[in-house]
Order: sequence, then structure tokens, then C-alpha cells
Amino acid sequence: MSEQGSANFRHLPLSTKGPLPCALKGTVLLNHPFFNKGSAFTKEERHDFGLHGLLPQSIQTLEQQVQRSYEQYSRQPDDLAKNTFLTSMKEQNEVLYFKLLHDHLGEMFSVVYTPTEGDAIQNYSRVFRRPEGIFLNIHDIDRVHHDLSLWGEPEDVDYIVVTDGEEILGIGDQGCGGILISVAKLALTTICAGIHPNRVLPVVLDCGTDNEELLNDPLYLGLREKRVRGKKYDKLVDTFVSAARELYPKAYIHFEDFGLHNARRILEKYRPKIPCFNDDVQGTGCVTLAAIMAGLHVTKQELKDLRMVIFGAGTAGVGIADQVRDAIVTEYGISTKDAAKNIWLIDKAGLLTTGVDSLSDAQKVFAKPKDDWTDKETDLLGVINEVKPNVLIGTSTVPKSFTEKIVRAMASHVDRPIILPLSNPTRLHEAVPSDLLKWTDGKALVATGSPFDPVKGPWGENGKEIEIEVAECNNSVVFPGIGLGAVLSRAKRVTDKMLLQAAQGVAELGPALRDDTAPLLPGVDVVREVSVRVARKVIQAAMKEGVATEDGIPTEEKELEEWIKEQMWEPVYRPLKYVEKEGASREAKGEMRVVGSVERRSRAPN
Ligand SMILES: NC(=O)C1=CN([C@@H]2O[C@H](COP(=O)(O)OP(=O)(O)OC[C@H]3O[C@@H](n4cnc5c(N)ncnc54)[C@H](O)[C@@H]3O)[C@@H](O)[C@H]2O)C=CC1
Ligand SMILES: CC(=O)C(=O)O
Ligand SMILES: [Mg+2]
Repeated sequence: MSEQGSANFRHLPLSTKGPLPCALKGTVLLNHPFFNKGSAFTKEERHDFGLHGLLPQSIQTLEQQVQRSYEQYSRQPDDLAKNTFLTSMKEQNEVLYFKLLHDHLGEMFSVVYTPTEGDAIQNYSRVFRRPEGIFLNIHDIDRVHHDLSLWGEPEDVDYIVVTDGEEILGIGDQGCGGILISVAKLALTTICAGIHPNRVLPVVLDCGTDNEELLNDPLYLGLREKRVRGKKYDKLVDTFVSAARELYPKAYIHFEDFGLHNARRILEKYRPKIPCFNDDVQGTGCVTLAAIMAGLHVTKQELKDLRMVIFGAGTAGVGIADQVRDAIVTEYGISTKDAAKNIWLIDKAGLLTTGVDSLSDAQKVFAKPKDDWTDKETDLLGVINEVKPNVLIGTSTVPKSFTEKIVRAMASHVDRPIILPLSNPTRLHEAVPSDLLKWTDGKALVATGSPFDPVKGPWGENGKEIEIEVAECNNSVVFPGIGLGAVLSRAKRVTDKMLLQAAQGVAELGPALRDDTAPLLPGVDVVREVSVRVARKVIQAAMKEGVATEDGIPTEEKELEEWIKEQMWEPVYRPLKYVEKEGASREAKGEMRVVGSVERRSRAPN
């Protein structure tokens, strides 16, 4: 049982304060990232845990440690080296890692997440030092339950991120290196939403890879064979989901970066039955809807005025279309069919029409009547000239596809085009903000999938030079808060209304709502505030829909926000209290999150 010793684990708060029971001593303790405090172990702890002689004399504060680590971080030669440095720090001292990130989030966000995390994933087999997470092998389906059970006990896990590595962050098939997207998304749930870092589980389903470079790399760490698909793949996913539900019945399952043909299929299969979420479909849908709402606020239009073209009708593109359509349905009480009429999707073959073969069911909803388009151009420029959209979204992975001609055409039809090139990483963006602003005389309302620096130009009153800040429209703005809300309310499912409320929560905090020249979405400086707002709205919707199972959730808005904040994990050192191994919880014994024995951790990373 866990440290709180409650018989009913459902009522355990997510995060706890006060002394932390610990059964580890000496070098084993120093090498356990969850308990280690390095030079910040107190005099009493050094005595109680047998640390004298293992540490230099001076006892330091967490702030001093942050100062030293930041200096070390700053000396790293490039972003990938910085990313590797931070990974090592996480493996050594988790509180320090999260505190360092917390204090320098604006600077480090792009290093622990897109775009640098993409480089780390591409180089996984080269930068690998120590495994983190659970690796499930498609040829060992019979062992899935056992392998997953190595992580903890039923009360130990709140949040699982799972990927099969097929469509990572716009850089395609990365095989088992995909584990790092699960790890990175979980680090964001902790830093942005206070999900307890010792109660999360990153998973990769290793089904092989179709990436020839990896297959030919002698150092590649995953299964060296082409991807296994079909029935065996489905069996692996199903076995994973059943085992996860059985072993960790409280856990919310977040699917990340599955390939086009699996992402939505898997989501639709499990969504009606369990608390699960696909970030690329639903997270991207929510954050983009929020950016659109903020943009329409600036242009003094409403959702019913929306005319949206989406370039790239894959997982993210259709996810956005669905989310926006659902918002229109809810807002105006019109049919799904009518709401889809103002959304045009374009893929490799041009506009999706009823004349295009092999559309997926999800795409078909948005296909336009073939006869309406027989004599018209169905490429991006043709559609823009015909439809005169006020919103243009890029989820195509085709860099520079929003050309000057296309953007100028759009701007000739509407006063303030809302343009969101969302393809990650940075080099795949359909256009860069400086070009979009230049081509539209500063009128475009822009948000991007990866972070960009502010753009300066003569777009103020009377041609005055001003700096325009560009919001990052990335699912990272919203998925941590949705997860927090679902975990705290112990939601049985994640419903459409919960998602709509999440988008609303982000939109409410968009700086553009108060200042027309400000970014469309809130930035990383207010991530925790955003997560609290999103979680609150998600919980309220879950309660209204009867899917919240946690007892005693406050109903009053302020009280509910306090209840959420109280349970968010903070990067602070809790005093350690020695407990005998016998009868101690798995957490106290340091067994959670440790694959293999604790003793294996007693060596420094190589
Ligand atoms: N900013 C954010 O929060 C997010 C961004 N993304 C990014 O969006 C991009 C797409 O991701 P997914 O939807 O997961 O991939 P996907 O592979 O499911 O979709 C990409 C779609 O673009 C289409 N496409 C490719 N070339 C095209 C062309 N020349 N013209 C028109 N369409 C073309 C493909 O056929 C496919 O349907 C990636 O770069 C990803 O990193 C994805 C999720 C979240
Ligand atoms: C942001 C994200 O989830 C992606 O690019 O896949
Ligand atoms: Mg993704």
C-alpha cells in the first residue's frame, strides 16, 4: 500500500506534502532520481541515511543547485547537447530537473520538447544512456502483462503515454526511439499540470520500423524488422490496453504519434470504454479551436462566420476539423452535416470531394459534392480563390507550401487572415511567421506548431515599427490540463463536451482577447494557470455528464480550483523519513519506475 495507507486508493490525493518515507540508504539513495537531493541532503538526512563521506561538506539549497545546473546547461554547445544534459539530470535528481525547467521554462521548453526532442528521438540509439519506460515487443504479446507490471502496483500510476513510434512529431517512423515522445509528453504533464512524476508510465509498442535508416543502423536499439501490421498489431494494442486497465485501473491512457491508419481507429475503439485520449487528434483539435476562437474575436467574427481550409487531411488535420465542427454544432444547435459545410480539407490529391477514392470514414464527413467542383481547381490556390477562407491551417508536413502567391490570394479576400502553419518540427512549417506577416502587411493572425521568435515590422499605427509575438499552437498548451482534469475526477471516459470545455478554457486565457496585437494563445509563462483553468472546466463537464467517479469534488468554482492546485506536484524537496524495507511501500523502496532491481541504479550513468 502507498504511504498514505488508505484502504481506498481512489481517494488518495494526486500529490502529497510532508515527509517522504524512504527505505534506501547510501549510494543506492544517491543514485535514485526520485529521492536523490545531492548536495541538498540535510545534516539529519546525511546521518539517518548513511550519506556522510559520500557528499562534500557544504549543504546547499535547491536554488543554489539550480544556479549551478543552469551554468552547466548554458555551457553545452548546442540544443541536442542541452537536451542530453537535461535527460541525464532527470535520471539523477528529478526535483532538481523539474525545478530547473520550471525556473527557465521559456528558454528550455523547445529543448525538452519540439523541435529538439525530435532530434533526440532521431538520435535515440546514439544518445541512449539508460532506458526509461516500458518497451513492449510485438513478438512477446504473452509477456505484455508481466512486463507492464514491472512499473508499479494498482495505486501507483495515474497517467500513461503510449506510442508505437510510427508518426513522431512530423519526422515519421522512429521505431523504438518513440519512447522519448512518451517520456517528453509526461515531463510536460508534470511541469505544466503538476501530474506527479513518480506516478506516470511511458510506453512504446515496438512493432518494428519501416525506417530504412534505422533498419540499416548497426546501433539501432529496437526490433530490426519491418513493421508488423494487421491482426497481430491489433492484438498487441488490445493486450496492452487490457493489461494497463487491469494493472493500473486508475490510469488515464494518452495515445501519441500513432500512424495515420491507426491513430483514429484505436481512439474510436477504446474511447467509448475507457478514459483515453489521442493527443494528435483531440489535443491538436482543442488548441487549434482555441486559437481560432481568439482569432475570430480579433476579427470580430463568430464561429458561424468561419470558412476554414485545412491543408493536410491526416490525423491532426481531421482532428482539428472534427473539433471545430463539434464546437459549431454545440454553439448553434445545427446538424453535424451543416456544420461541416464550412470546412474544406485538402490532401495530396487536392480537395477532398466525393469523387476522391479511398477516403477514410472520418474524411468522408468533410468531402464536398464532386459535381460542385468539376470545373474548378482543387489545389490549395484554387480552393482559396473559390472558398475565400478566413482561416487556413497547415498539417501537411510540406514545408513552405503556403507560398507568397497563396497567402496574398487569401489576404486579398479577407481583411485579417488567420493562418496557422502547424507542421512540426520547425523546418516543416508550411510558412514562417516573418513571411506571413510580410506578405499580408502585418495583418495575418498567426500561430505556429513550434516556437518562433517575435517578428518586427512597420505594422503599428502610421507605419510605426512594432514587434509581433507569435503564439505556439501546440497540443502541449492543452493536453496537460485535460489529463489533470481527467485524472483528478477519475473520469470514466473523456467526452466531447469535456474537450470542448478544455478548448474554451484555453481560449478564455488567450492574450488576444484583451489586446488585438497580442498572441492568440497563452504562452509558457502561464502554463500552470492554463492547466488549472482547463482542468477545472474538464472536471465540471465530467461531473455534468456523469462520468466523474471521484467523490467529494467541490462544486463551487473557486473551491474547485483550489482543490486542483493543492494536488499539483511541485518541484520542492520533501524531508525524507527513514522506514525499514520490511513492509515499506514500493515507492519507499524505490521500486516504482525502476526496471530491474534498485541495486542496478547504484552505478552512475555511463
Ligand atoms: N502543432 C501541433 O500541436 C501538432 C502538429 N502536428 C504536426 O502536423 C503534421 C501532421 O501530423 P499528422 O496529422 O499526425 O500526420 P499524418 O501523416 O496523419 O497527416 C499528414 C497529412 O498530410 C498529407 N499530405 C502530405 N503531403 C501533402 C501534400 N503535398 N499536399 C497535401 N497534403 C499532403 C498526408 O497525405 C496526410 O494525410 C506533423 O508535422 C505534426 O508534427 C501534429 C499534431 C499536433
Ligand atoms: C505536437 C505533436 O503532438 C506532434 O507534432 O505530433
Ligand atoms: Mg504528437
